[in-house]
Amino acid sequence: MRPPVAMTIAGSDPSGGAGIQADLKAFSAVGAYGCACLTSLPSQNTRGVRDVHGVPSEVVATQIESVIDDLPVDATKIGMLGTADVVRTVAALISERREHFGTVVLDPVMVATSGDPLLSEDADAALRGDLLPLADLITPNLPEGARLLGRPDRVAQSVEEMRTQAKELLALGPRAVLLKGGHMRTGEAVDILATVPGWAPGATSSGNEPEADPVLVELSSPRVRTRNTHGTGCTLSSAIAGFAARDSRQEMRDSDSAEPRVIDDDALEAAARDGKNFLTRALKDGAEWRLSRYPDQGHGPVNHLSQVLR
Ligand SMILES: Nc1ncnc2c1ncn2[C@@H]1O[C@H](COP(=O)(O)OP(=O)(O)O)[C@@H](O)[C@H]1O
Ligand SMILES: Cc1ncc(COP(=O)(O)OP(=O)(O)O)c(N)n1
Repeated sequence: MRPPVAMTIAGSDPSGGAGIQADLKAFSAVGAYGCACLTSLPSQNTRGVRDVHGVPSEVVATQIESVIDDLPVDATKIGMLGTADVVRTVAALISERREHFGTVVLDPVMVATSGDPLLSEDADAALRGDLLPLADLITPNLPEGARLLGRPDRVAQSVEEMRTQAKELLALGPRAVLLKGGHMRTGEAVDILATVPGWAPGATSSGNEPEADPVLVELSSPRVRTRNTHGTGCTLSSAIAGFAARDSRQEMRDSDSAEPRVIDDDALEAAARDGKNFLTRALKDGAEWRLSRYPDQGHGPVNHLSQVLR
């Protein structure tokens, strides 16, 4: 008997709204056992980032190895990596030991809501070339999507442009893309999920066109009117990883399999929908919070723990 296991590889937010703190809360809320490997120590709060102190890539690697040598990981969420060195280290470990990471959800964290940089610019090539093709799902926001496509000034301005960019991002090699539209000013918060039917890990290599036509699905929710949006991307990607871990664990029980397996396309779409619903509810349930001493200056967190599933 064991619970679903989800691992995060991400940076810290000592104020508790984003980073590994948000990830562990979201994992717990959706019913997965959470473990965390730290990549970076930003000193930040709801108003911004004061300083960033990176964790050496060898230490990131030994943390990950300590977890995967011991625990069966059903799903992995990757968030802030900070430097090119850490990006390459994580990519190399996943390549060597792919079966120990389960379903991989990559949130390509680059810039905080406050505008502070969380990834050095020289890391873009490693992120795009080494890590993206290893992910089951990538979850860029609109500026991150444009930067990954090498056109940082061409941020999508409409749902139609998001659909085009989601397909272009899929051609960079991940199995699926969830392009998040939180930064758009539409009444609904629309995200685009792009998948390739029948895609299997290793079926395409980075930069190649997928062999089948992508399927695009709109995941839409009413926009919650609140300043408390700090950590929405972290919370969404970790909730998706948590739901993926639950599905993988259920699949193991049903098939009597001894090791976690990457979830199939239908389950991945279901995890993305469940993650989006979870986040929308966490936003609604924290919308009135005035947690900071200066609630009108920064962006407060969502209420990660308002829904605890058993
Ligand atoms: N005010 C809001 N109401 C409802 N959903 C939102 C709101 N703001 C963002 N979202 C959703 O939160 C998730 C994260 O979105 P986004 O803000 O684009 O990413 P990030 O936090 O990485 O910048 C997406 O699913 C997006 O649609
Ligand atoms: C350590 C750390 N990781 C990621 C972020 C960015 O969080 P995200 O959920 O993408 O969104 P915002 O907080 O920028 O809305 C962070 N601040 N710190």
